[in-house]
Amino acid sequence: MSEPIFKRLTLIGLGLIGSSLARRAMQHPTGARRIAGEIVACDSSGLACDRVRVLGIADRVEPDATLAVRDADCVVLCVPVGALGDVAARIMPHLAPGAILSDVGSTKQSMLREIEPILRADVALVPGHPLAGTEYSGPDAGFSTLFENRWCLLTPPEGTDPGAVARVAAMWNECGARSREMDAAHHDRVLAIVSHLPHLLAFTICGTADDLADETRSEVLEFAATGFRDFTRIAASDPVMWRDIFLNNREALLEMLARFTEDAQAMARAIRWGDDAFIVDRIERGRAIRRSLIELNQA
Ligand SMILES: NC(=O)C1=CN([C@@H]2O[C@H](COP(=O)(O)OP(=O)(O)OC[C@H]3O[C@@H](n4cnc5c(N)ncnc54)[C@H](O)[C@@H]3O)[C@@H](O)[C@H]2O)C=CC1
Ligand SMILES: O=C(O)C(=O)Cc1ccc(O)cc1
Repeated sequence: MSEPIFKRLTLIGLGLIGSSLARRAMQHPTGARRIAGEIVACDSSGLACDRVRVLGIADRVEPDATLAVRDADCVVLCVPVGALGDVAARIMPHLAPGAILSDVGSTKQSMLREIEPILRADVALVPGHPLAGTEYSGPDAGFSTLFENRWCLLTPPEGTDPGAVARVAAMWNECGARSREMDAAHHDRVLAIVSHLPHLLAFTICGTADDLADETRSEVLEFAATGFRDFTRIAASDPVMWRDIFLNNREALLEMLARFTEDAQAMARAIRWGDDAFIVDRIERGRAIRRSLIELNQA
C-alpha cells in the first residue's frame, strides 16, 4: 500500500467543509490512497470541538491552533474568509518547515492579500476552493461524499512549489473532486457570477417578500411553494460566512450586480413594451444553461 499523501493533516474550522474533509480523510477505502496518516482537528468553538470528538471524525482534537499545527505537513484552513488572516498570522510561526498551508475559502484574492505578506519562505501556500456545499453549517452538517464529482479550484501564487500543489490536488482527487489551477482574480470574477450574485439575489428576494407580507398582511409566505421556495434554500445559508464573502469579493460582486441590474432593466422594458421575442429569447437561454448543467452532471 502506498504512503499517505500527508503524514499529519491539520484542519482548522470543523464546520460543513472542514468536517466533510475530515470524514472523508478518516475513511480508508480499499484500493484508494490514504489522505493522511493522522488527522488533527482544531476549532475556536468548544462546542464544535466537543461534537468532533463525539462524532469521531478526527484522530485528535486540539483547540489551541498553535499546538494543532505542530509537525503537520499540511494545514487546511476551513474558517470563514474574514477569519483567515488572523488564524494564519497566529499559526505561521508554529508551522513545520516545508509545511503546506491551504484553505477552502470562497474568495481567493483576499486570501492571497492577507497571507502572502506574512508567508514564511519555507512554507508553500496552496489556496483551494471546493465548489461544493449546502445551506447547512457546523460539524454535524458535513458528509464524506460532499466533494464527489465536484470541482476544486486551486489558486497558488506564481513560484509555488509544483510538488506542493500536486499533493493538495491529490487530496481533493481522493475526495472524488476534479482540480484545476486558476488565477485568483479570474476565480473571484467567475465565482461572483455563479455563486456570490445568486446568493445576494436570494437574500434580497426573501427580504422583499417578507416586507411585502408585513405591509399587506397577505399570504406571500403561506403560498411560497413555487419558484420562491428554491430561493429560500439558498437564503438559509450562514450569515457570517456570506457577510465575509460579500465583503471580500466586493469589486467583482458589485460589477456582476451592475451587469445583472442592467439586464433586469432590459427585461422590464421588454415586458412593458410587449417585446415577446426578447422575453422568449431570455427564457430559452436560461433553459439551455440548465440543460447543459444536467449534461455536465453539475445540476
Ligand atoms: N458552506 C459552503 O457551502 C461552502 C463554504 N466554503 C468556504 O469554506 C469555509 C468554511 O465554511 P463552512 O464549513 O460552510 O462554515 P461553518 O460555519 O460550517 O464552519 C466554520 C467553522 O470555523 C470555525 N471558526 C470560525 N472562526 C475560527 C477561528 N478563528 N479559529 C478556528 N475556528 C474558527 C467555526 O467555529 C466553525 O466551526 C468558508 O471560508 C467558506 O467560504 C467553500 C465551499 C462551500
Ligand atoms: O448550497 C449552495 O447552493 C452553494 O452554492 C454551496 C456553496 C457555497 C459557497 C461556495 O463557495 C461554494 C458552494
